[in-house]
Amino acid sequence: MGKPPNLFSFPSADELAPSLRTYVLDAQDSSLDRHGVFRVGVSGGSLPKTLAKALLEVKDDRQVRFDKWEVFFADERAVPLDHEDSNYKLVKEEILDKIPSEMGKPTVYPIDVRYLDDIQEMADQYEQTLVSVFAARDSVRLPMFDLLLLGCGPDGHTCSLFPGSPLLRETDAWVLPISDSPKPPPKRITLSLPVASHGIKIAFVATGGGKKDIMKQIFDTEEGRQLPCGLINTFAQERVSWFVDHPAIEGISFPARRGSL
Ligand SMILES: O=C1O[C@H](COP(=O)(O)O)[C@@H](O)[C@H](O)[C@H]1O
Repeated sequence: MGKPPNLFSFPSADELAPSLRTYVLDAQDSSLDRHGVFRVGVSGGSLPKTLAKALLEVKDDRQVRFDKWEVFFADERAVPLDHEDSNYKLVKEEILDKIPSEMGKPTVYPIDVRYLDDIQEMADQYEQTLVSVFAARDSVRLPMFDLLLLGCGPDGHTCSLFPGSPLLRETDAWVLPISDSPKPPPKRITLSLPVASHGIKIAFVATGGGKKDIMKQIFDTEEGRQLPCGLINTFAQERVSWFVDHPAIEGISFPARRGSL
């Protein structure tokens, strides 16, 4: 039996940002030492705003080596890249467009919008992108991101893996299409559960009182451990770190470390 996930709690999202920065930059530096590049999978939703604070607003003497970052999408909606629902647009506006030129620009891998009407093909193409970057599909069972930055929806979904979805049973594909997402828009692609659980480091960021009920379920109940976020906790154990604010964990029994890594 491995160690449980880490749960770090802070009074507010602003106070969480410096520790999230330390965690991301520790992951960055060890990846650069290991293979000279930092491969990150990012989510949409509320995460990019908090991540922007951590990377672009917090001041310390550490360097964000954006020129060495390769950015992939943990999930994406099948919409044009300038559409209001696009996770790419969100990440671009919150982070990419705000990176000062002297920090260098990451290499970003958005979806191929030629396949908006064929999400199976879109998922296959995105998987091919991962194959070309991470290694041939037959020489590596699963791509291993240096860091996965994930959100947790109020129903316990993460990426576009929703509670009770048959996609949760996937054992082979790296990227999956979804045509009936319970949260709009319905058509999306997502990393599969095996890939989303396979990061060297996996961070969830969950803030605000709206997450309180689901956090209690995920950490304090057996039923919650079967939700997508709970499954990643179970599979990846101590490789998972949650960064939460106090309103998000009000009433939770699972021990949270307050205010520090
Ligand atoms: O639909 C999505 O939702 C999740 C959770 O979003 P949040 O706003 O509750 O943090 C997000 O992680 C995912 O990327 C997105 O497509």
